[in-house]
Amino acid sequence: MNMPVSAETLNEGLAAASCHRKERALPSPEQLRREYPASLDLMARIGAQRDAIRAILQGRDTRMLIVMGPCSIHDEQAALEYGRKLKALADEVKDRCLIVMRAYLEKPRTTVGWKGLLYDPERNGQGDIEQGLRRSRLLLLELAGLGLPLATEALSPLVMDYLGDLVSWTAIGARTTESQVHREMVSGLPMPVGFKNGTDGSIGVATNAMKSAGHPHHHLGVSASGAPVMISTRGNPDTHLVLRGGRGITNYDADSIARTVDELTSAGLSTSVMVDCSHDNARKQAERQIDIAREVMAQRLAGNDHIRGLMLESFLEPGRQNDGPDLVYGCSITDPCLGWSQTEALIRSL
Ligand SMILES: O=C[C@H](O)[C@H](O)COP(=O)(O)O
Ligand SMILES: C=C(OP(=O)(O)O)C(=O)O
Repeated sequence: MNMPVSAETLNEGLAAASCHRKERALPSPEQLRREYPASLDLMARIGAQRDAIRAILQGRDTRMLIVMGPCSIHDEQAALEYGRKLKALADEVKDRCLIVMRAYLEKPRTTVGWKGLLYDPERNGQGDIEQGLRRSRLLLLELAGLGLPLATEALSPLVMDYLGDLVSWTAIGARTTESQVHREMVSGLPMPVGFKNGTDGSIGVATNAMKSAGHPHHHLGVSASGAPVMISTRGNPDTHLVLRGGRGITNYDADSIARTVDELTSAGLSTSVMVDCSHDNARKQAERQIDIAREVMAQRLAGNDHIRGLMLESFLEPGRQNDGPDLVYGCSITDPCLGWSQTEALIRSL
């Protein structure tokens, strides 16, 4: 028989727990969405953008899907300037490519480091997540208002409840593709999702993720009003693999892509593949993305129509910089990016 816990024991337990954590209330997803609402027109446009991405991934539209933009956003003004330039470029090439802007607000770290605008908007280590959520939603609304479809990496499953309605394509990163919690979340997301291969270059974790996310799940979460709930999902039929290389391995060459397509075929999964030209494929040297993108496009022109997408890391200025007081405007503070003039020339040449 369970003995009732005394008030003293309960208080001692709570006191011990609070040595290791403090709590601060946040607005609920519903409150934030009401404060910064998406108009009906915008919701309809985002629905159409998700459908356009699905059409490419399913081979009904032969254009190339290109997910591109900064590694991370730390400065809204620079992100908006980039977004305006990208929109003009996207319109120019829209007969051949569907361009989706990377609007990445959460960064997964190998160990520790700045985790993105949403977690630490002032980059002072204070982690003002309430401010981060507000600034993130406002920025996504402004970027989406330019007419660009937006992409993000879903890192905390709770964040999609605040921002997911503004996103047309989502990535699950190499560090979280193996996580059951992320697979459960994807099974209930309303947009196409790319799973990256693992950080060691293996694609098995991503094919397992696609299988899992395609299934219905029951999992824990919070409701729009912020209450704990059990969530039941239907399974996401629109997932695909993103090849990003791995420790010492690249996987954008024709043989790697052919092996990947064979594995996807035998697993009965979508054989649509996106190549991430950055990360371990580029060995963190941004300029390599140019040759990789060209090489992948050449494979596609030679008849490999499983290749449906490219990912590029690009910003206003080339390279990267360490965070500090005298930042160069429009330059990444996480991974190195192509600069705008390189980006423009590459996209036109593709
Ligand atoms: O895309 C960005 C980084 O590769 C990723 O967030 C990991 O970064 P880190 O290894 O510098 O922590
Ligand atoms: C973190 C990223 O990628 P990956 O998960 O492939 O390292 C990213 O695309 O920003």
